[in-house]
Amino acid sequence: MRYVVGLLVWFRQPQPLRVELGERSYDILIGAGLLDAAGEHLAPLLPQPRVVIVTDANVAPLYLARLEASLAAAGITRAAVVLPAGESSKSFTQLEALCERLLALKVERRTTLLALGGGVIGDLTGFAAGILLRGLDFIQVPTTLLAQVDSSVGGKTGINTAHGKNLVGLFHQPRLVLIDVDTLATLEARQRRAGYAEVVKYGLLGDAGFFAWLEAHGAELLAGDRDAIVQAVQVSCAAKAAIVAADEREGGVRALLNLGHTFAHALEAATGFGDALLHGEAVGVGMALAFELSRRLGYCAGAEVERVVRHLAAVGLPSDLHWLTGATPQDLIAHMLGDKKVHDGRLTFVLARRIGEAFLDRQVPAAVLEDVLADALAE
Ligand SMILES: NC(=O)c1ccc[n+]([C@@H]2O[C@H](COP(=O)([O-])OP(=O)(O)OC[C@H]3O[C@@H](n4cnc5c(N)ncnc54)[C@H](O)[C@@H]3O)[C@@H](O)[C@H]2O)c1
Ligand SMILES: O=C(O)C(=O)C[C@@H](O)[C@H](O)[C@H](O)COP(=O)(O)O
Ligand SMILES: [Zn+2]
Repeated sequence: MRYVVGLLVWFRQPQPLRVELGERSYDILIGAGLLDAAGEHLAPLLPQPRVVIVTDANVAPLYLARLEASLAAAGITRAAVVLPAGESSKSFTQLEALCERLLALKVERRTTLLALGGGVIGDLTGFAAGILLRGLDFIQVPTTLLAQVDSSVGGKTGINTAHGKNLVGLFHQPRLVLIDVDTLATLEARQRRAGYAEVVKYGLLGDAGFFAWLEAHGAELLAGDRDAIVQAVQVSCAAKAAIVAADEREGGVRALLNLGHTFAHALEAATGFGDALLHGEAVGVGMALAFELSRRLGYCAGAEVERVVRHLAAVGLPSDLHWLTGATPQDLIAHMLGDKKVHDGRLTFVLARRIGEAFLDRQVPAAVLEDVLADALAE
C-alpha cells in the first residue's frame, strides 16, 4: 500500500525537464499551482534560507503574496522589490535602481534573487544577479507565456540601450525555472498572443510536426485551455533546453533561436521599445519577413511562406509592416547593423528551407533585403 501511495505522489509531482550544462545544469518545473509549492521546491537549492523577490507593479498585486506565503511556510526569509512594468524597465536607470535597492537590503553572496514576472523582470533580475557582488544565484518564476516558453530558460540576461536591444548583458544561468501555468489566467490576450509568437518560432525553426499541432490547437491554447498550454510550454522548453545545452553561448546552433529577431529587434528600436510593438509581436512580423526573404533568395517555396502568414493572421499576430509609418528600409537596416549577430560588418539572418528547417545565412544581398522591407512597408 505504501508503495502505491508513493507512486501516486510521484505521479502528481511535475516531472522536471533538465537543462544539461555541467555544473550549471538546472531543472525546469512545469505545472499548475506550482506557485503555492514554490517554497518546498526552492528550499533545497538555496545557499542560505533567504531570497529577494524582484517583480513588477502589475504582477505584485496578483502573485507576490502567494509566493511569499509559500516561502514563509518553508522557513525562507524574504524581501521584495517592485519595479515599474514594461519594456522600458530593461534600462540602465532601472538596473541601477534595482542594484541600489538590493544593496540597501544587504544582500549577501549567498542570497538568491527570485524573478517573478515576464521576460522584462527575468532579463533584468538575471543581469543584476550576474553583476551584484560579482554574482548571485537567481531563480526564474515566469508569469507570461513568453517568459514560460522562452526567456526564463537559457541564461540570456540584459538590458536595452539607445544603440539597440539587449546590447548590455551576461550569460547567467538560473538555478531553477518554476513555471506555474495557472498564472497565465490573468494575462491580457494581447500579451498571450505576443508570447505565442515565440511558441510558433520553435515549430518554424526545427519542428514541423509541432507547427502543425499549433495550427490545430493554437486557438485553444490562446483561449486558455490548460492542457494545450502545458503541452506547448513543455515542447517549447524541451526544444530550448536542448539547443542551449548544445550551444550555451551562441557559437552556432543557438542562433537559430533568433529566427525573426534580426527584423524584430530593428522594429522594436524603430518603435521605441514600448507598448506600440511588443517583443513577441515584433518576432511574429520578423518570422514572416524571414520566410519571405528565404523565398526571394530561392531557398523556400511560396506555399510555406503563405502557411506561416496564414497561421500568424489566424491568431491575430501582425505579419507585415504597413502600420509602420515614417520608416524606410534603410532606417531598419541601420538598426539591424547594431545586432549582436553582425560578423565582420555583415548581417546574419536565420532563414528557412521549409517550415521546421532553419539555417544561418551571412550572404544576404542588400538589394534583396531592401526589397523585402520596402514591399512590407508598402503593403
Ligand atoms: N532572455 C531571453 O532568452 C529572452 C527570450 C525572449 C524574450 N526576451 C525578452 O523578454 C521581454 C518580453 O517579455 P514579456 O513578453 O514577458 O514582457 P513583460 O515582462 O513586459 O510582461 C508583459 C506584461 O504582462 C504583465 N504580466 C506579467 N505576468 C502577468 C500575469 N500573470 N498576469 C497579468 N499580467 C502579467 C507585465 O507586468 C507586463 O505589463 C523582452 O524584453 C524580450 O527581449 C528574453
Ligand atoms: O535564447 C536565445 O538564444 C534567444 O535568442 C531567444 C530570443 O527569443 C530572445 O528574444 C533573446 O533575448 C534574443 O537574444 P539576443 O542575443 O538577440 O538579444
Ligand atoms: Zn525573442
